[in-house]
Amino acid sequence: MNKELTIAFIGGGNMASALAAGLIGKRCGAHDVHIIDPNQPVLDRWVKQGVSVATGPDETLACRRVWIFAVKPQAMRQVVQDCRPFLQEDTLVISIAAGVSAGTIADWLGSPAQPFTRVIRCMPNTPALIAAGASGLMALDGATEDDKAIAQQLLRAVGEVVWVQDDAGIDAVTALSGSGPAYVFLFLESMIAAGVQQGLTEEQAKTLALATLTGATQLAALSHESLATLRERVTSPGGTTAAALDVLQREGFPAIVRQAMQAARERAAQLSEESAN
Ligand SMILES: NC(=O)C1=CN([C@@H]2O[C@H](COP(=O)(O)OP(=O)(O)OC[C@H]3O[C@@H](n4cnc5c(N)ncnc54)[C@H](OP(=O)(O)O)[C@@H]3O)[C@@H](O)[C@H]2O)C=CC1
Ligand SMILES: O=C(O)[C@@H]1CCC=N1
Repeated sequence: MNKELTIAFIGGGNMASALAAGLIGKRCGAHDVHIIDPNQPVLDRWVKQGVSVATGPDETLACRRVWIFAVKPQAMRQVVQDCRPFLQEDTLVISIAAGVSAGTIADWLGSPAQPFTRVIRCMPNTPALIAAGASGLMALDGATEDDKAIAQQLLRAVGEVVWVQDDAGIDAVTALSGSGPAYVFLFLESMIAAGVQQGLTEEQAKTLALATLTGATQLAALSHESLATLRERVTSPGGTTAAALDVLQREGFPAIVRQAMQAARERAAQLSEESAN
């Protein structure tokens, strides 16, 4: 356990829970974690885990090495400015808010003339709850190698980590893996509904759909062959899979996925503008 890894989550909702579940007992103790959230019922749930809580920023923040902002993008400006009086020179600021650029946060923490650049922007996803997450990370210039190692360690505790160059990279990560679990859940819901329509029970269809997704992704991860080759292995010439893939291609499945991810990315850009105003 890393004694220096004291963490404050500002915003104690879904994502803070997902990240803390991977950290507490593995990368830090419960007493190293502090949660700030205005909702008493939310705090009551955290207290049961042995962490310290508060309804707003106070001196406790000043003693935390890492701040993780996990509030909705529209709330970020106010929340960052409320926390700013407790900022220390060696505070590492991590934000998981969709769309809000690292540079904007640096300006809010300092000023446009003198930004506080010890900032790492991160985009995790909800499977972090079961340590099967995927996160993109980017760092501003002020983040030290030690800061980057801490961020990597924190996010690695809950899944895979990929570093990207800039905010555009994080917005692309948001469109792929940040929002991605929802695409997968919709795909699964659609497969299960179609299976039920063809006569399977809901339970049978769900068992088969989940095992198919898990099996296919594990095969893809473990195999040395390309995804295209693995797909072709399922697809007997003139067979059932070919008939299904013909429909998916004809109805524009790849284009729909591309458009959906483009929409997510554009929304991230809008959130960036909304949060700056
Ligand atoms: N959900 C996801 O899959 C992912 C979300 N994100 C990002 O993570 C961030 C949080 O999302 P998520 O956890 O889902 O949201 P939640 O709404 O579950 O959690 C946010 C929490 O912050 C609280 N809050 C509001 N104002 C303050 C404040 N001033 N100080 C402290 N806490 C406050 C909210 O209270 P209240 O409800 O009263 O507003 C809520 O309890 C967002 O910016 C989102 O873009 C990133 C990756 C994936
Ligand atoms: O939907 C959202 O805006 C957030 C960011 C990525 C996943 N959930």
